[in-house]
Amino acid sequence: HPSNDTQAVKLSGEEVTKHNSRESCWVIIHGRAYDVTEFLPEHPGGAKIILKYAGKDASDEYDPIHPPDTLDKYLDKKFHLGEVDMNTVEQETKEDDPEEQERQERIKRMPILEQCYNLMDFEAVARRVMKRTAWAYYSSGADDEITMRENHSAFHKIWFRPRVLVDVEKVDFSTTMLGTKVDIPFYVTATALGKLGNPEGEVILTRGAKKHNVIQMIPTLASCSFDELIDAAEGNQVQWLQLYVNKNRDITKRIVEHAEERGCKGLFITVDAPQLGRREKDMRSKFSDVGSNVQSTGGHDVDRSQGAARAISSFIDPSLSWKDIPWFQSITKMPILLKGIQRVEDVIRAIEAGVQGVVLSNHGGRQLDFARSGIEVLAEVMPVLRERGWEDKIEIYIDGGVRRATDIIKALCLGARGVGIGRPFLYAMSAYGLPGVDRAMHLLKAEMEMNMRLIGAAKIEDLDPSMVDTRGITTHTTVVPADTLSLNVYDALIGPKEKVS
Ligand SMILES: Cc1cc2c(cc1C)[n+](S(=O)(=O)[O-])c1c(=O)[nH]c(=O)nc-1n2C[C@H](O)[C@H](O)[C@H](O)COP(=O)(O)O
Repeated sequence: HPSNDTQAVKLSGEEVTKHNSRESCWVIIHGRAYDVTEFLPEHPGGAKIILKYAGKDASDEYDPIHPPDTLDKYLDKKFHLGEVDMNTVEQETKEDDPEEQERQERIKRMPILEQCYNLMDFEAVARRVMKRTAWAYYSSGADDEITMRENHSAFHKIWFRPRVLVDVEKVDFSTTMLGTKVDIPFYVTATALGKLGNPEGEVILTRGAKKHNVIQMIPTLASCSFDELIDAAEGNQVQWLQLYVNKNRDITKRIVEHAEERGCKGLFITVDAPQLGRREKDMRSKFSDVGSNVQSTGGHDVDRSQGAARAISSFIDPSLSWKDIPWFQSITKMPILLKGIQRVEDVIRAIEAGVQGVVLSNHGGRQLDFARSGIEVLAEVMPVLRERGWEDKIEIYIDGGVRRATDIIKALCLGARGVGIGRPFLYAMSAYGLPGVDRAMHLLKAEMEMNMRLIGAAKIEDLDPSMVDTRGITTHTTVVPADTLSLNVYDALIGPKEKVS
C-alpha cells in the first residue's frame, strides 16, 4: 500500500470502490482511506456493518459509535492508506431518501426553543426531529419498558407536606457533590453515543454543564473521546468518569489512571450492566440497518442486545463483583461510587466496602425490566441507614425519570445528595444543540426556585422526610403500557396504508 507519508497523489474514489468485498475491503473515514480487510472478523459490531460501506465513505455511520482516536488506537498504521480525493468519491446523497426528506420538513416546522416550557417538551420535539435510529437508541428501555415508565410515574406517588409562613424571600438551592459546589442538585449523567443525536456529541453537554455550574459524568461509551471532553471543560469545571469495567483489567487501569491524571473528581463504576439490556425499539430500528445483523448471528440464540450497543459493549466484564472493589481502591485516589445499586442490602455492603457513594438507579429502565425506580429504592434505603446512624456515611444519588424540579426536591427530602438526569439533556441537545441544553437547565433552576418557596424551604438543608408523604410509593398498579411495542411498533411495521384484514 502507498504509505501516507510518501503519498504523492491522493487516492481516487474509483480506486477505493474497487476494494468493496470481504477479500479486499477499504473504507473512507473523513477523507482518508483505510484497509480494514484483516480487521473485519475482529469488529465487535460484526463484519456486515463494515461491508455495507466497503469501497465507500463510511464517516456518517462511523462517527456516533467511534471516538475520533479509534483508528489511530486500534488499526495498524500500515492499513492507513492516506488521503482520498473526495471530489472523485460518489457521495450517497441523503436528499433522495424520502424518510430524510420528511424529517427535514419536520425540522423546518419544529417549535422555536422558547416554546419549550419544561423538560418533556424537549422529548416531544426530539421524537419528531431526530433520526429514527438515534431516537430509538435514546428513548428505548428494556423489554416492555415497564421500569422506564415506572421511573417517572414513581414520582407521582409521592406527595408534598409543605410548610407555610417560612421566610423564603431568599432561596439558595446550591449544594456540594463529592466536595464540589454546584448551583443545583443535579448532574448530567452518563449516556452513550452523544453523536447519534448531535454531530458535536457530548461536548455540548460539557458546555451546558459549565454554563450552569453542574457536574458532567463522562460516559465510557461517549462518541467524543475522553480527552476531547476533558479539554472542552473550562476553568475549574468538575467532571466525573462513568466506568464500564473491561474484561481486560489493564485497559481499565489505564482508563482510571488517565482520568485521575486529567483531573476527574469521581469514579462511578456501573454495576447494573453485566450485559446490556434488550432494547427492542433500538433493535427494530437497526433491522432496517445492517447494524442489526448482529442479532442474526446464530439461529435462535439471537444476541440479547441491539446493534450499536452490543457492538460497543462486548468488552464489559460480567464477572465484576464485590471482591474487585479493593483493587479499584488500590489504583485510584478518586472517590469511588457504585452506579446502579437497587436494594438496601447492597447499599450497606457498599458502605462496608468503603466506597464514597452510590447511585440508586436502574439505568433509565434500559437493563432489568421490573427493577424498581431509584426514588422507590431511596425511600427503602434511607430509613434503614438512619436507624444505624449511617445516613451521612456516604453520598447517595438517584437517577431515572427525573423531569421536574419537584422530582429533585422529593429525592432530597428523602435524603439524596442529588440526582442524575439523562434523556432530557440528550433530547434538548439533539433538537436544539447547546441553546437547548442551556434552556433545559435554566428551566429546572426556575422550577427549583419556585418549588422551594412553595414547599417552605429557603435552603437545601431545610428539606427533610417530613415534607413528603411516600405511603403510596410501593403500589405498582401497572397498566399495560400505553406505548406498548405490540401496538405501536407492529403498526409501524405494517404501515398505515396497508389494510390489515
Ligand atoms: C438514556 C441513556 C441512558 C444510558 C445510556 C445511554 C442512553 C441513551 N448508556 S448505555 O448506552 O450504556 O445504556 C449508559 C452508559 O453508557 N453507562 C451508564 O452507566 N449508564 C447509561 N445510561 C443510563 C444513565 O446513566 C441513567 O441511569 C439514565 O439515563 C437515567 O434515566 P433518565 O434518562 O430517565 O434520566
